[in-house]
Amino acid sequence: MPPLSDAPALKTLADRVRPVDRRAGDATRAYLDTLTKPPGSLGDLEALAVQLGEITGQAKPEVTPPACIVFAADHGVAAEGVSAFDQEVTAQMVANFAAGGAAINAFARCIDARLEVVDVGVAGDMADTGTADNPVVNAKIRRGTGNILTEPAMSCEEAVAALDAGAQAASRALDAGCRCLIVGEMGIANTTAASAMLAVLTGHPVSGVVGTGTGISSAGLSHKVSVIERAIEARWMDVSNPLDVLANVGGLEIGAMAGAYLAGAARGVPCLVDGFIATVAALLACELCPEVRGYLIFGHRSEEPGHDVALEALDAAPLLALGMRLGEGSGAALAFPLLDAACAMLREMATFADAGVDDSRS
Ligand SMILES: O=C(O)c1ccc[n+]([C@@H]2O[C@H](COP(=O)([O-])O)[C@@H](O)[C@H]2O)c1
Ligand SMILES: Cc1cc2nc[nH]c2cc1C
Repeated sequence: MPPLSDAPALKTLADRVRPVDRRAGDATRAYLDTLTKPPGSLGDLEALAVQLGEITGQAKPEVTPPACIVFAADHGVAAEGVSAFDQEVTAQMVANFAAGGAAINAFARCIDARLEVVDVGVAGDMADTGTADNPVVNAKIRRGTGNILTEPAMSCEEAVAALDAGAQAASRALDAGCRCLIVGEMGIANTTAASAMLAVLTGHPVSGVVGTGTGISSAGLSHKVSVIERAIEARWMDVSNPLDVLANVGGLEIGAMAGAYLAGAARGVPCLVDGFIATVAALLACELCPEVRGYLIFGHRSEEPGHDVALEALDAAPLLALGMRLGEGSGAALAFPLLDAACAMLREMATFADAGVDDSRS
């Protein structure tokens, strides 16, 4: 079954994703060599400028203002003791986001980002927790996923609804004038779901993709590997159908993140990918629609070992490596100033001709 054949709205969205504009990228590359610096001397920032040219089709791209969107959901598999924290912490952290006290609130303020938290599946009731500065949107699809050890995470309809909720959140941010999406998540036990998805989608052994998440012990890690192996064994899924993989072993916030990347790509804006869970969601989006890949910029390298496997599957090299493993979009938010700097380089630097500086190459 083609992945999106039974999800017409998503298929329409995926059909709107155009390949990035390689010609605009070539023009940016040529223009960079006219600026007052030795060719290539701004290193990875130049590659970033080229990618922003490809994504936007603009000679002078702009990425401000950015949007931070944090998707929150719970995971039934938390009942198996796979996380260092209890499921209730998801709802408590959503309340913390609403109060402005989480890392992503601080970092979003640093970069003047629009912040929105979207409850796509928190087990507890989050209604009326948001504020004007830190809104919490109620897009709850169900109260947490099923425990993947004993039942599918969600139905195929719920998986499609999760992607759709993510696409709608991205559209709200873009309609409000945001020009870059920073997508994050919060969900106790979601490294278990993301690891299961990654193992199934890439064929990697579970033991090679699982890490300690929020900080479980080494005994806890062995238990987590065993839970994921048994969950994959117990589920009947079409491993060539990414939506079926999401429905069987994934998470509501993971589907929503993939939907946000799809919508961002369809609207031609750069999407900054955060850590491990975010990169597995990016892999899901690219499996549904390979053209999305050109719109993704990878913010940081997470400490979670599976992140390297997911990055490799996407042929991606992150901008930063700060030893972080928080989630929430925090690493992506910290990488945003580099995108802004790449735009400033194109917008503000003088050319050799303008500045009267000899270009020794000619
Ligand atoms: O982004 C990452 O790379 C990352 C790595 C490890 C943990 N996390 C965060 O920690 C939570 C999941 O960890 P766990 O141990 O409960 O599966 C979830 O809320 C994630 O945002 C995030
Ligand atoms: C406190 C806490 C904050 C988080 N932010 C993202 N994931 C998280 C997990 C925990 C446990």
